[in-house]
Amino acid sequence: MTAQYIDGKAIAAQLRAEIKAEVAGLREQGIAPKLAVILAGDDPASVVYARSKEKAAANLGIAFELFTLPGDTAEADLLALIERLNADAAVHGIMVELPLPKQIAKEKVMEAIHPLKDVDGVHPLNRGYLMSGQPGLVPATPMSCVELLERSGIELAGKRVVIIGRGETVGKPLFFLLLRRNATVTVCHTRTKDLAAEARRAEIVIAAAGKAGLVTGEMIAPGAVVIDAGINEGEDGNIVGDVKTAEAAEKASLISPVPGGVGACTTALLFRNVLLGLKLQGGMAHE
Ligand SMILES: Nc1nc(=O)c2c([nH]1)NC[C@@H]1CN(c3ccc(C(=O)N[C@@H](CCC(=O)O)C(=O)O)cc3)C=[N+]21
Repeated sequence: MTAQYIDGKAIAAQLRAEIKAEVAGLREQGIAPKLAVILAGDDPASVVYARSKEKAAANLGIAFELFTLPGDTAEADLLALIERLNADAAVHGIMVELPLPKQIAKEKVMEAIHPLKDVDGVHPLNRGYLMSGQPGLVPATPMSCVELLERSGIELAGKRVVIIGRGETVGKPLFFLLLRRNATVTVCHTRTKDLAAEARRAEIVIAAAGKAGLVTGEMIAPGAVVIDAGINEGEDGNIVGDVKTAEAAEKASLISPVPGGVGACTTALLFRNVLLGLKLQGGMAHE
């Protein structure tokens, strides 16, 4: 079998169109959705991600403000900035670029963000809501995996899904998203005894290990769906996923590539969270 490729760029364009329409409706009501991004230090990847969010915001008609802090910023100063943004009714989403400088405790920062403005879905309350299935803000990358599957017409209920990777940003939250959609979910990780055997049992394989080339063709059952959520630096500085795409595509029925798959939708879903947060904040104010 030769797999069809999921067109993440096309799905991202759909998502952006939906977001733009919603932004237009909000603007008619005099509401200007806004995302605040905090960048402490000069991690090069974070600088690039922050810039690309700024561009995406402009394209969607969402206001954007970048707060850059020096690498030696005291934890108390970062927390004070978050407090100020929490209290600012004109700011609907707050995200802090990771990694943080070493003098700043990541957990304290995540807990400081108002849960309804936590568009990265890192606050413990949002993590808890995700576990229990209550409405809350879900991290964009695992959400992107689910959107790609659902918008490709893949039914998740009753499906055997194997997630490869148990990280806090993708694998673990994805487990709960899939469970909520009634999939039978297995999470594999570095201590899994026979990864190939586990993966071959799956109707859907989602790679989120952060290890280039980990998922080979022999791990894929004939006709399975493969979603690659890996982001790794390739030999010539290009981005590659966790899946050996060409060989996996010989077995799979449908495959999501890197780039042009999960990553293509990630930024749009972050901004969808800004709109969701805005709605949840409004809901609170009117209660
Ligand atoms: N401090 C920090 N901030 C982030 O915003 C951040 C992060 N760390 N760590 C990783 C995740 C993931 N993420 C992506 C955003 C856009 C694409 C994207 O646009 N990808 C396109 C283009 C990729 C290319 O340039 O070829 C694609 O996959 O088709 C991917 C991934 C941001 N993140």
